This record gives sequence, structure tokens and C-alpha cells, in this order.
Amino acid sequence: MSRERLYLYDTSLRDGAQTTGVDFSLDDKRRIAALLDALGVDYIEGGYPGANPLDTEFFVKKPKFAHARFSAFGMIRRTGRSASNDPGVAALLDAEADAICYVAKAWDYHVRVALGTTLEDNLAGVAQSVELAVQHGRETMLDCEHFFDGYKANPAYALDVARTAYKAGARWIVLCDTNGGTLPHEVERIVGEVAKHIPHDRLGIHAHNDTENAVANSLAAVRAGARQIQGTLNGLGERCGNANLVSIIPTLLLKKDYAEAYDIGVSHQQLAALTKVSHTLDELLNRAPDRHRPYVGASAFATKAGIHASAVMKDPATYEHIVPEAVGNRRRLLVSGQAGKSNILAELERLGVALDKNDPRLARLLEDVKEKEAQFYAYEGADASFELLARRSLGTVPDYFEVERFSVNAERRHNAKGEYVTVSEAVVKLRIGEDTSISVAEGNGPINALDLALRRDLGKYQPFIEDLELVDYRVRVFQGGTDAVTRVLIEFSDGSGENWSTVGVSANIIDASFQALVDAITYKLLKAGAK
Ligand SMILES: CC(=O)SCCNC(=O)CCNC(=O)[C@H](O)C(C)(C)COP(=O)(O)OP(=O)(O)OC[C@H]1O[C@@H](n2cnc3c(N)ncnc32)[C@H](O)[C@@H]1OP(=O)(O)O
Ligand SMILES: CC(=O)C(=O)O
Repeated sequence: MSRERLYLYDTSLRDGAQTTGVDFSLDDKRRIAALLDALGVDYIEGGYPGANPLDTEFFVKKPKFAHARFSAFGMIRRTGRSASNDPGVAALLDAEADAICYVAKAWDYHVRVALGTTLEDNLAGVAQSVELAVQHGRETMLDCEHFFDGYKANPAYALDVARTAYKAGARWIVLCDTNGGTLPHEVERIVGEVAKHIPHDRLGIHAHNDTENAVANSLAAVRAGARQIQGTLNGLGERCGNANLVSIIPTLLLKKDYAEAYDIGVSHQQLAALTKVSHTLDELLNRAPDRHRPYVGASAFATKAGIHASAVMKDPATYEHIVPEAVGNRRRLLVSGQAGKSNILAELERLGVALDKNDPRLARLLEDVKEKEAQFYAYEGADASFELLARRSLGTVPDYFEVERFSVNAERRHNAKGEYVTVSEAVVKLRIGEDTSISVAEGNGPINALDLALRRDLGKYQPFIEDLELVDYRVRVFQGGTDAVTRVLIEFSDGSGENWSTVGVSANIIDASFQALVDAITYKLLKAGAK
């Protein structure tokens, strides 16, 4: 049976630019467009030429794509102007793009209130603007803004807007759930009704995520006949975002009913780059990737519960809906207070340590983990501290150094320029073999001063820690009040591309931080094979 073509239209660079806190540079736009083209989407909406200098500049020269068509977005001619004498429409026609995607109101209430014009004038604007773009040889589409709310209020008028664009030559009539409040069963019904008037393979869907149904609504529209899906990478977009293509693409490629019925033009090889694409976008936007993002999040294939881990080790399919590698992700079995021997065995295996499930050292290690977790240690987020705990229980961590004492002092005083500043000073006394060293350091805070003092003189081990860099420091306080316990998680890097995290717990934040710092240095020495 031949599969029907389903087209993917990405609007990350246009609707995604309407995300709170997101500002693309021209270079960001170029890089994201290249990622999207490599991923295999059919259309890349580059922005809104004429709306701002950056978007206009992006359309001065068409990017070279291997596959995607480049689309320019903008509104139909304004009320009181002809399409051929409208600066907004002119900017779209001037743009170096393969396609033009207009937006027009499809809700009578919006036409009256937001545009302040008549229903007939709005229809005339749609017809004139679409005809002009078609005459200019552009693949033309119409985003029917507020289509679903409009259809519920006045179905005849919403349908008239869609039909007018179709008759004027638009290749795609895209039904938009602009306010994001429509539910999947409504989308399926309404798209089905529209498909009785306009060929279904000319219909598209543009869904917002305000009820967290944007992906479900897009799939519902496809079931009812729509053949273009608009969405964004990582669900960027106005308010709560758009339909997330990072979830839609694997669903269409890997879930049987969709995979058998539709060809989305993305290969399984391209799909295997999905996790990387999603994380690269986060990196460009300086956002921490969402661990719980379906398919591509770090937790998407992470198993914490011991009962689950035991089954996953027998056969991963017991708790995984797809193979993680299909989307470029990986399986993780986490070590925590919820773990059983299976979680620990899996983590040891990853570290290259082979133990038998009946080895008494394994049961002891599991007990240690549970006991420590009950004291608020968290090994799930502190891989290096877990490795040290495990290797220590097997007796394979050398005693590199011993901390004899440390102290930290915070002082408010005048500096050499006479300014009043707060300075922290730390002293650390270490024993390394037969030698003793005392280091003093000043820092911009007590933890910084301790970190510097601890790393100032590690004797023969000093060369191994020169490239160590603290990249993240997180504190959580448990049991509020005077008997509170503080947990510190610190992330380090050494430029090798592999970061590691350590944990410390104490009633005293400085002590908790010091434990985590000592673990980080010990881990680095172990990793470097220091003797
Ligand atoms: C649903 C969506 O996401 S649509 C995309 C929304 N994206 C953006 O708005 C981002 C880019 N926008 C912009 O840079 C600016 O809004 C511009 C350049 C487009 C327009 O700026 P301005 O001319 O200052 O107008 P402003 O933004 O204040 O108001 C929008 C105008 O467009 C009109 N308008 C809105 N939608 C349409 C439409 N589909 N067709 C025709 N006119 C429209 C409004 O009636 C309003 O006109 P008015 O000023 O006569 O009342
Ligand atoms: C066009 C668009 O972004 C919307 O209607 O939501």
C-alpha cells in the first residue's frame, strides 16, 4: 500500500521568535535553519520580512538548502489598501523565498474588533493578496488565524475565508488554533468537516499548546485529513508554545498506524540526530534542556525504580516504548533510594566493573546507597560521587590525600582603593604521603575561597588538576528551621567534553560544599590514573 505524503512546516524562526525570552541573532537563524534542513523538514519559515531589520536581512539571500523550501511569513494587505500597494505585502514579494505564508483572520469577531473592517473586505484582502503572490510565482499558503474558534462561532464565515484562499490559488490552507484552547476531538471533527469543502491534501494544521494538546491536536488533524503540520523545535512559540516537531516527527515515523499510512520525508538516519538537534537548539538559546522532554530528554529512557530496572536488564522493551537509539537518545538506569541491585549492576557495568548479582559487596553497596540517600545524598545527580562510593567499597580508590583541617573566614573591609568590600579567605591543611601543605586563598565567596585553597597545592598531584573547572553549583535545604540539612551538588569539567557531578550533605553549607569539592578532586585524580 502506498503511503500518503505528509509535509512538515517548521516555524521555529517565526512563531518560535515570539517565545518569551527568545531573541535570535542572524547567525542563530542560519544555524537553526541548517539544522532543520539536515533533519529533513519540508518548509522552513525564516521569519517575517518587513517586520524588523533582522528578518528582512535574512530574506535578502536565500539560504542554500539540500531539501527544504524557504518560506516568508506576513499578513495579508491591510484594510484600506490594495494588495499591490501594501508595504507589508511588497516586503513579502521582495523576499528571496520559495513560499509565502500569509496570515488572515478567520473569526468574524476578530475581523470586526481587531481589524475594524467588514467581513467582505477581509475576504477581498485574502483573495487579492493570495492572487498577487501566486502571480509572482510563489508557492502560497494562508494561515487561517483563529480558525477553530471562528468555526465554532460562525462556521460559514470561517469556511468562506478558507475557501476564498483555495479559490485564489493557495497551495495550503492552514487551520490555526491560535489561542490554543481547542481539544483533539474538536479538531478532528472540524478538520473533517472542512475536508468536505476543500481537498484534504491542501489542508494544514497550526496548533498552540495552551491546553498541552498541540501535538495531540496536530495528530487529530492528520487523522481527519490534514497533510501539512506546522510546528517548532522543542515546542517554541507564543505563550505556551507551538506543536513540538521533536515529538511529532518520531511519533509519525515510529508509531505503526502513522508510519504505515504516511511518508514524512524524514529518514531513520535523520531521526537518529533528533536528540542532538533538540539539545543544540537549547544550547544556542542558552536554555537547560528539559530532562523530561519526550523522546529526547535525559530522563526519557531513564529508569529509577528497582523493579523496572530489573526487568529492563532482562529486556529493555519491558519499559521502553521505542528503542532510545532510534532518536539518538540512550538508556539510563539510575542509582538512588528507589534502586535495587539491578540499577547498581547496570551503573557498575557502565563503569566497566563486573560483579555477580549474588556478590555480597553488591548488597552492601546497595545498603550504603540507601542509607546515604536517607541522609539526603542524591547519587542520581552525582555520578562521580557514586563511582567513588562504589570503587571505595571494592577497595580500588587510593588515599591520594588527607584533609587535616580547613577554615573559612568572611570579612567586610576596605581594599587598597579604599572601597568597602566583602572578602572570603580559606585555609586548607593537607597531608599527602609524608608531606604536609598549608594553602591560603581569597575568593569572592567562602566556597570559591575554599575551592581555590584546596586546589592551590596538591603536591605531586597538582599537574592532574590544573584543567579542573567548576561549572555549576546547586544548593538545596531540607527540613527548614534550625536543624536544616543542606545538600550541595557541584558539576565540574576538565575540557575533555565529559562533565561530572559530586554531592555533599551536612548541616553546614560550607562543610557540604567541601565534601563535594574533595570528591571532585579525588574523582579527577582517579580518572587521570594518578598514583
Ligand atoms: C497569530 C500570529 O502569531 S500572527 C504573527 C504575529 N507576529 C507579529 O506580530 C510579530 C511581528 N509584528 C510586527 O513587527 C508588527 O506588529 C508589524 C510590523 C507587523 C505591524 O506593526 P504596526 O504597523 O505598528 O501595527 P501593530 O502591530 O500595532 O498592529 C497590527 C496592525 O495590523 C492589523 N492586522 C493584524 N492582523 C492582520 C491581518 N491578518 N490582516 C491585515 N491586517 C492585520 C491590525 O488591525 C493592526 O492595524 P491597526 O494598527 O490599523 O489597528
Ligand atoms: C499564524 C499563527 O501563528 C497562529 O494563528 O497562531
